[in-house]
Amino acid sequence: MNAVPLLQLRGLSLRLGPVWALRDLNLRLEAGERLALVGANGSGKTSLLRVLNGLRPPSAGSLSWRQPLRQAMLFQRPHLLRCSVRHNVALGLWLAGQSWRQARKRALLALERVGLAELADRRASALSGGQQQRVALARAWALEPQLLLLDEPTASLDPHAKREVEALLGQISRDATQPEPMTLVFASHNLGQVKRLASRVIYLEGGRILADLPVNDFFNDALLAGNYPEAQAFVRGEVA
Ligand SMILES: Nc1ncnc2c1ncn2[C@@H]1O[C@H](COP(=O)(O)OP(=O)(O)OP(=O)(O)O)[C@@H](O)[C@H]1O
Repeated sequence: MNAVPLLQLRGLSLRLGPVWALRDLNLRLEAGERLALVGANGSGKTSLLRVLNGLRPPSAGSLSWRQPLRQAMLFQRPHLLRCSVRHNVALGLWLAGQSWRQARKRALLALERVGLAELADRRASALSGGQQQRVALARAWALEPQLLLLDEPTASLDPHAKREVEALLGQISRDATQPEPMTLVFASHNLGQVKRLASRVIYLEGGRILADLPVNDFFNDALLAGNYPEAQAFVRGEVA
């Protein structure tokens, strides 16, 4: 285990209005992990992703990242600008400090990697939902993030597009051209997807971590029954 984790939460809590969305979370994440966040609606998955991204400061406790850390976030619905596909990807690179010429070149390479190079000059708004999510992935991937945060990235897609985006995520997480392994943290209600993509699973309930296990242990019914009854009830309910 590295001396310096990619990120670490110590006793972190988050209050949103009258609600404690996250309560006393302790978590250490190492480079290369593929962490799935699971739990019922309102259990705190999105809140945790927003805290990890630095979008919301914690109300109590602390959060530290390895510095410097390049990170990117993908949402359930892609937030694309009203311009061409290539422009959308290039703009992210330009904002990150690349020249416009270099950004346009790199954008095309990123679009090639997600199989959308031939649509580079189309308006992003004219693409299907699955294609738009692939553009958002290309935009994130092009930045070579060390940490990629994803909030239910395939939830709004049809089964075919779901499979395509999921396959790309698998490819991204094993991308040997990256200088170091990318770390993924993703929220998902799709337990099949969690099994296929995650190396580790955190089960949240009422803003608390009730289980934090390697993926194979999380899907071991006997182990959950003895030690994590809430997680077992959740998994059984979701797969029933
Ligand atoms: N802006 C807000 N103001 C007040 N409470 C909020 C706000 N956003 C979320 N909450 C509350 O915080 C808790 C955690 O919500 P969060 O969206 O993180 O859950 P989630 O697990 O991502 O849910 P879902 O699966 O529905 O996306 C819930 O009780 C929710 O109602």
